Amino acid sequence: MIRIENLKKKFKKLQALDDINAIFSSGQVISLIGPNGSGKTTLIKTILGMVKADSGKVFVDSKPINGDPSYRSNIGYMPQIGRYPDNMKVGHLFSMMKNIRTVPESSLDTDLLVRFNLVSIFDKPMRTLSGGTRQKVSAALAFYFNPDILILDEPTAGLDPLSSEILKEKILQEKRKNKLILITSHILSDLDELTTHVMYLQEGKMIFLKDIETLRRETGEDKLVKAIAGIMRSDKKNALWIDEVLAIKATKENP
Ligand SMILES: Nc1ncnc2c1ncn2[C@@H]1O[C@H](COP(=O)(O)OP(=O)(O)OP(=O)(O)O)[C@@H](O)[C@H]1O
Repeated sequence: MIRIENLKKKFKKLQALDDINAIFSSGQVISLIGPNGSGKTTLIKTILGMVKADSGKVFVDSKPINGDPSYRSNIGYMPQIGRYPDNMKVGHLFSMMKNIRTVPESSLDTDLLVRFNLVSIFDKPMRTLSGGTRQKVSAALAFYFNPDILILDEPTAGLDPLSSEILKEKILQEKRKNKLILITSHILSDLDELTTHVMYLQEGKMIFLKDIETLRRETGEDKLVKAIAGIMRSDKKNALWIDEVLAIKATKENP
């Protein structure tokens, strides 16, 4: 569904993506992980056509993305920070998106609109929403058009525990429908039950792309966070990051 070939992107002197090659297929949930600034969002934005690569190619459904932008209509994107017109009301945002896309009502997925009870805030302007509620709007929009590909950048960040569970259940449901899902998250425990493959980036380089069974077999660890820790500890920079992740996990489990 998505093929990436020799993708490179520099921001001035900084190599944000350094010769990335990967193939993602339907039914896979790819967890994009790596330290801050390792290139995860840049990779996502390049796939979405929001960042132009310096060289290399991205194909979505076998078509190069530098041609017809209509490929985007089959991708649901939840950005790390959703930006919306301040004065636009929540209800208007959804109706406007629906009108732009001109899709039949019956094809819309309103599951998250209902489960997050967003209909009750349809009259509120976007600028008045809390960070977490804004996240819920972004999530509901990403799933709204029932796309075959979902790209979710830190989807559970800022969500309360119940909402986070609702969203994870929704992602699992879509996984069962054989969709392709790309997720970035620093909360590795959130990714445990979702992930089929892990793509690990560091300083713009893809360190590995492995399926979860291989990771578990190679490390003898069941939990994603420990499996990643097992692989990355050998490298000092990675060890530092993984220690931070483990410390956050321990604090969450024993507050
Ligand atoms: N528009 C931009 N202009 C200049 N530098 C940029 C731009 N976008 C990203 N970068 C830089 O590229 C590198 C990769 O950034 P990116 O946002 O892809 O990292 P990330 O892995 O998603 O990080 P995080 O985990 O913090 O979200 C960083 O050093 C960042 O500062």
